[in-house]
Parts: sequence; C-alpha cells; structure tokens
Amino acid sequence: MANEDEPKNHLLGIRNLSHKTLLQSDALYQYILETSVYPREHKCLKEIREMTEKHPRNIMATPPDEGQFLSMLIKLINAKNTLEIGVYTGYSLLSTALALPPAGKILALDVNREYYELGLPIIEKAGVAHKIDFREGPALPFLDELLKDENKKGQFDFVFVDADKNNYLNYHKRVIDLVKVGGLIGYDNTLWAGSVAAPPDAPLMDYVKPLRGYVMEFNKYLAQDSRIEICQLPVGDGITLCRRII
Ligand SMILES: C[S@@+](CC[C@H](N)C(=O)[O-])C[C@H]1O[C@@H](n2cnc3c(N)ncnc32)[C@H](O)[C@@H]1O
Repeated sequence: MANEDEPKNHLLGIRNLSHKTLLQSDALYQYILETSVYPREHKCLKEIREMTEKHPRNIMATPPDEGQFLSMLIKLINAKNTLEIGVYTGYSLLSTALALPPAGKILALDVNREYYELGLPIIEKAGVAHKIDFREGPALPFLDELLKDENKKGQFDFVFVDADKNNYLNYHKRVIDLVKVGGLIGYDNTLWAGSVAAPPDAPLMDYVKPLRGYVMEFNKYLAQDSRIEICQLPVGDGITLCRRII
C-alpha cells in the first residue's frame, strides 16, 4: 500500500509518517481514522489529540487507532479497576476513562505531573476526572509499595504499560501479581517501530536504537512466561496483550 510519492525516511525504508504506525502509507492511516476513529470518537478525545500534537514530545502519545482499540477492549472485558503506567498528556488515559463504567477507577502513574496537567482540563471537560487517581513519581517503587499489601494483589482488571521500555521486564514482574487471574495486561510499543524484526545493522532512528535490545528481550521473556497467554497485535507501534492464567 506504500505510495511512491511519499518521502522515505531512514527508519527501515518506511515513509515519513507523522504518526506511529506500521502501516506504510499516510493516506491509508488517514482513511482508517476517517472511516472508524474520528466520526465516532468522543469530542474530548479529539481535543486532547490536537492539544498533544502541539507538544514537542508528541511522538510519545498513543495513536488514535490504538486508543479506540483500548476503549473497545476495556468494554469487552467489562473492566472496572485499571492501572496505567505512563500517562504523558493522557490520550490513553482519557480513552480508558471514557470506556470505564461510571464507578470505574484508574490508578495512573507517571514521573511527570506537568504532562498530565496539560491534558487534565480536557479530561475534566469530558466529565471523567473523578475516575482517575494520578500519582507522580517513578512507577517501580510505587508498585513495590502496593505489593506489600496482600489485599492490593489481583485487584486490577486491566493494566496498560506505556512508560520506560528498559523497565518493561521490571514492570511485568510486579504487575503480574497486581492484575487478577483472568485479567489483562497490555504492553505498548512491543514492535518498537518495527525494529524488533530488523537486521542487526539496519539504519534506525535515534530514539529507536538504544531500546531495541530491551524490547526484544522483553518479548522473548513474555513468550516463555507460563503464567500468561499472549497475543501480540500490529496496532499502533505494537501492543502485546497478556491474559493472566494462574
Ligand atoms: C509513551 S509516554 C505515555 C503515553 C501515553 N500513554 C499516551 O497515551 O499519551 C511515556 C510516559 O512514561 C513516563 N515515564 C517514563 N519513565 C517513567 C517511570 N520510571 N515511572 C513512571 N512514568 C515514567 C514519561 O514521563 C511519559 O509521560
């Protein structure tokens, strides 16, 4: 589906996409947004997206097609209590909050409150801020604190991990005990711009190169972890769903 008129960049020969996706055509991605995401998307999701696009680190935001996928997933599994690690300006957070029932709860962790506060007025406007318990700080020590309390184990129906990729394995070792048996964990960016399947000497973007090894090791670990059933999907930058089975 690649359009030869679109400029190539140095990421595995993929065209110069202004969004994170494995699709090789901006036109095809736009088609998906126009025929599925935008017309049905809540107005506030569009607002938070437009606000985020002006931020210098906007490459970090969850893409709209993935936000829509998360929303559908949360409704399908009837999630009520969720955990998010890596909030940024809150696109995935707002997608989750809108999908949860009125009494639903999200524990949201990020080292940077400023990013969260950029999106907060839009989350408030959407009428779902009451579902969010935002905690600022590094996620690992916070998770360790939670795990000290036996009552906090197995409490989450859904966990979305979208923070520092070099710590994904450390997150997994903790959230596996925090999600309930039968619950889901979603790890974002597990295809890491497609680099996980690239030859070792492939030219890669600067932000991709240093973390590729961590993402590959993490994917191998998940593949052999008998506590979970996994499904890796080429949505956005790749999301691996892990269903806790024991
Ligand atoms: C890819 S962005 C999250 C994107 C977000 N899910 C969205 O939909 O826009 C990663 C976030 O993880 C946060 N982060 C990085 N390291 C962290 C850590 N050790 N603990 C908690 N948050 C961290 C960053 O501050 C950043 O906001």
